[in-house]
Amino acid sequence: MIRAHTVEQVRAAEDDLLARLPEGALMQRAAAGLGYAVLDLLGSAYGRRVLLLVGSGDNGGDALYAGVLLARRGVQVEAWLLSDTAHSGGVAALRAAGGRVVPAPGAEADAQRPSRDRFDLVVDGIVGIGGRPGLRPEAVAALARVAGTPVVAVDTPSGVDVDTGRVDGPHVTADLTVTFGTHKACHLLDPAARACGAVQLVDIGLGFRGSQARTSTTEFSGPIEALQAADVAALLPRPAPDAHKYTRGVVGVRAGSAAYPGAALLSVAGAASGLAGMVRYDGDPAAADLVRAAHPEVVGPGRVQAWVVGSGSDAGAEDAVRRSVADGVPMVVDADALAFAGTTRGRPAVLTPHAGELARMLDVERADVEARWLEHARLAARRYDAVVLLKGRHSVVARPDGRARVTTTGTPWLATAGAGDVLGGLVGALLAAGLDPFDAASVGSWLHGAAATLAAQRGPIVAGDVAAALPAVVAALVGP
Ligand SMILES: NC(=O)C1=CN([C@@H]2O[C@H](COP(=O)(O)OP(=O)(O)OC[C@H]3O[C@@H](n4cnc5c(N)ncnc54)[C@H](O)[C@@H]3O)[C@@H](O)[C@H]2O)[C@@H](O)CC1
Ligand SMILES: [K+]
Repeated sequence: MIRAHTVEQVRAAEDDLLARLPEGALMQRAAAGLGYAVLDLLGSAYGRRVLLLVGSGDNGGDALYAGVLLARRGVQVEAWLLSDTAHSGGVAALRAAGGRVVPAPGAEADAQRPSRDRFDLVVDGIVGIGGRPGLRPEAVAALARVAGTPVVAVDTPSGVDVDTGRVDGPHVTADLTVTFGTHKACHLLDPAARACGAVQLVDIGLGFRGSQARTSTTEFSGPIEALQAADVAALLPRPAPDAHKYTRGVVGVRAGSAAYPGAALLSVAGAASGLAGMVRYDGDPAAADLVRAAHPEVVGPGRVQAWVVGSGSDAGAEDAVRRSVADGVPMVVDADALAFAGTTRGRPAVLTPHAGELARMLDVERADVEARWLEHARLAARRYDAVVLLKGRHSVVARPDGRARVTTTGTPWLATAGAGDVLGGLVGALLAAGLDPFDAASVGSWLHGAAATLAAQRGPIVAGDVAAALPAVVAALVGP
């Protein structure tokens, strides 16, 4: 499991470690990890040109000492100091290793900078966990001079909001972010996660114990996690040796209509992933005929352990929600049914909106949701007293108490019609198999992303391909 820690928690863990280590040891560990990551990316050292953008704090110090490692291997390293102060030990060490140090912007610095700057790679050591969001004009100007050059961010892309993943002003957009000790929220949560590029974690020996492992409980806080393959494998329901179809769980689908039979087919395809013992379809008779033709194992209405309601059910959504709520079993509420999500309060439920649907549920603008992904998922979870799976590039699953998981599997090819129907069906199957709504939503979202990535290896995908790839993903996790 990846767990993001807050800046406050990182500082506390760092204090513990600093008291036991010689001065500068932690920075040397961070700089070594960073330096080797840069070398990996460059592919070769001798004659390559690397620019360090150096701010006033220890983030700049990491960049400077990584520059020392690079310079000793033959890389031509140049450091542009963006502030009047910079890590003095790092500056001296870089000079001693043969690096070129250009002072803070001003007449002297401008005279020293060539009119055309060509570098193989830029290291962003402007600010890390000590930075306020946004960039100062000198940083914006420096980045503009090297636009188009690959960027490695030190710890965090400068300018993003580290603890929330918000992005409000100018910021660095990196190809790779090398972070230290632990992930932070900005590495997982969009829109900041998009600015990170790939994220590489360097172990510097930070430990998170006891109170440090908990987040302070301000109004919108709580742990942020990202499931990994081993976590999903551990959570996946498996048939007991003496299982029969009812003990494995029955999932019912109330989706699709005569006008939208595709939604019925795709919801059922997700539900029929094999993770529950049986699938029932309880929808429009015209759609039911098509469902039976495509999925002969699907049966008609009856008792279920979980309902999937909403997608493409047209005018029937309100009635479908009402009848499912009356059953008292856990339910997935998607698409048209989200308009009636308020009536599920107090029942175990997973609401699965995309950003536009969540904006309507909260009466805010879609752009607000997309700028503050986590905050809005948490707000909806609390307001609707349900687990909310906010679908996007990095989907967020939030509980009413603020605990949240981020899905990092997936591919841009997953942005395809009907993919959400498959997800709803899949989450319903996991609910029926006995997972609680938080686990069902986060495991379902992870599997859905992984299945899309697998299917996309053979080219562009449609929603049915995602459902078809689910068994192979499950087999890779838990064996045949
Ligand atoms: N905390 C840890 O466990 C470790 C931290 N290390 C590094 O130290 C960094 C944190 O260092 P600091 O606490 O010195 O903080 P930073 O280097 O992140 O930035 C703080 C400095 O930047 C200035 N500043 C703040 N916002 C700014 C903005 N938007 N634009 C320009 N300047 C701004 C502040 O005045 C301050 O001087 C980490 O991100 C990491 O790179 C590593 O060396 C090793 C371990
Ligand atoms: K940085």
